[in-house]
Amino acid sequence: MNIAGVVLAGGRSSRYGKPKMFELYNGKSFYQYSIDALKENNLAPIIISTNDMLARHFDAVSVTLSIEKEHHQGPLFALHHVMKSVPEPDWFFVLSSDVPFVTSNFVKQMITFTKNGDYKAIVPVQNEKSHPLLALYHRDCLEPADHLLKQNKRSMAALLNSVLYKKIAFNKEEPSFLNINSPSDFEELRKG
Ligand SMILES: Nc1nc2c(ncn2[C@@H]2O[C@H](COP(=O)(O)OP(=O)(O)OP(=O)(O)O)[C@@H](O)[C@H]2O)c(=O)[nH]1
Repeated sequence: MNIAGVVLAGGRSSRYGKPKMFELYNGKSFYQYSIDALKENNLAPIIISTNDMLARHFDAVSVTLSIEKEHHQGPLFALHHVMKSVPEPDWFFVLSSDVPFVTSNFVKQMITFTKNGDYKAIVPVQNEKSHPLLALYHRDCLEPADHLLKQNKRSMAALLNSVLYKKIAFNKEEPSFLNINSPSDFEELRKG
């Protein structure tokens, strides 16, 4: 089974004030943490999903860029764009570049659930909160995603409402879900 890694890195970063995917933590950019967690599990290709304003700022060695010309259409649009432009993989492991501490072990655990042929998406849950931007999507999601976008429905939740998906519970110690949306989120992290 072929599983691609997709790093979502084409958002507006309006709460952050500048493109947050390029922020450095311990000398490494947020998006590079996502790439590394995917690469450590031998996922291929690794795709950075972004737009034509941001694309040239990525270190794109041994990754594929999926470049949106229409900006800021949201993660469902981005996933649809990736699935259409990269036809080979069966599954797409999506990681949001503003959740940089996803562990390689988290990715590994999630992948094991792709072996059950019935599910079209695999979504982690922590403290009853689902994380659809740290999740696996089967290629069969392309058609429902297409349908939703044509109706101008743009949320990942809408996609999950239209496919059979599995929720995977993680305990509250799992560090993978720390989301950096604002400078104060990052400041808190740096203070420890
Ligand atoms: N490729 C792509 N990625 C996106 C798009 N919108 C959001 N993302 C990514 O999806 C993840 C979650 O994005 P959000 O934090 O909800 O939105 P954002 O636009 O980045 O930030 P805000 O403007 O503060 O809401 C981030 O990694 C974004 O880079 C998009 O239109 N295209």
